[in-house]
Amino acid sequence: MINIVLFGKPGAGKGTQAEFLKGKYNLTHLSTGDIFRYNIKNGTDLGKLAQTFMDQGELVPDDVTIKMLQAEVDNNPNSAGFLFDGFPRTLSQAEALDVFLASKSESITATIALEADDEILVARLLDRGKTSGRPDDQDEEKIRNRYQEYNEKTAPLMGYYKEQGKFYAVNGIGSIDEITLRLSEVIDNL
Ligand SMILES: Nc1ncnc2c1ncn2[C@@H]1O[C@H](COP(=O)(O)OP(=O)(O)O)[C@@H](O)[C@H]1O
Repeated sequence: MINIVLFGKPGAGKGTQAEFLKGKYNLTHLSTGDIFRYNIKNGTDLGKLAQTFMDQGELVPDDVTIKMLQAEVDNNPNSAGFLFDGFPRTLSQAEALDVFLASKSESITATIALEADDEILVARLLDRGKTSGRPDDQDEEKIRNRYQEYNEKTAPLMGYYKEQGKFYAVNGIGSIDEITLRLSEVIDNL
């Protein structure tokens, strides 16, 4: 089983690349952002709770996110591996994921970061906001808040995975195909 964490700032292209990688490596793609948006669209209790945080560009509380993610993994017992996209985003989420996977005699194989400059990413998100309908992509202040959340809470995860010898970074600027190729090179050499 291979379990990959796709890591990167908002707008870095995690979702786009996950679409290609999941087919290529037969992985189950779990995007916490997509799962939250699905719940919001369907008016579930989880969706109502998550929306209050997401709309402001804040992270949804760890206990809620961790429980949801674990349920998604449990719902895919025959998976050949997982591609985690947007999770973990805090140190407690990363620790909880390790403990949870260990309870299934599994572990994270690698964390791959898509790297790109902040100003390019903000422009990408504002552009996406014109068509995505995502409230968190339409307001520069909310976007900046997501970067602040990333810098404070998510960036420290790089050290966590580096210490475990599981951190890889690829240049996230280029065509979609070029970036898929860069990610594939890392995965093929794991
Ligand atoms: N692991 C997580 N922990 C807490 N909140 C999350 C997590 N994943 C997604 N969210 C919430 O969903 C929002 C959108 O996430 P996502 O679709 O991954 O977008 P992006 O990476 O472009 O910011 C986040 O800003 C946050 O509010």
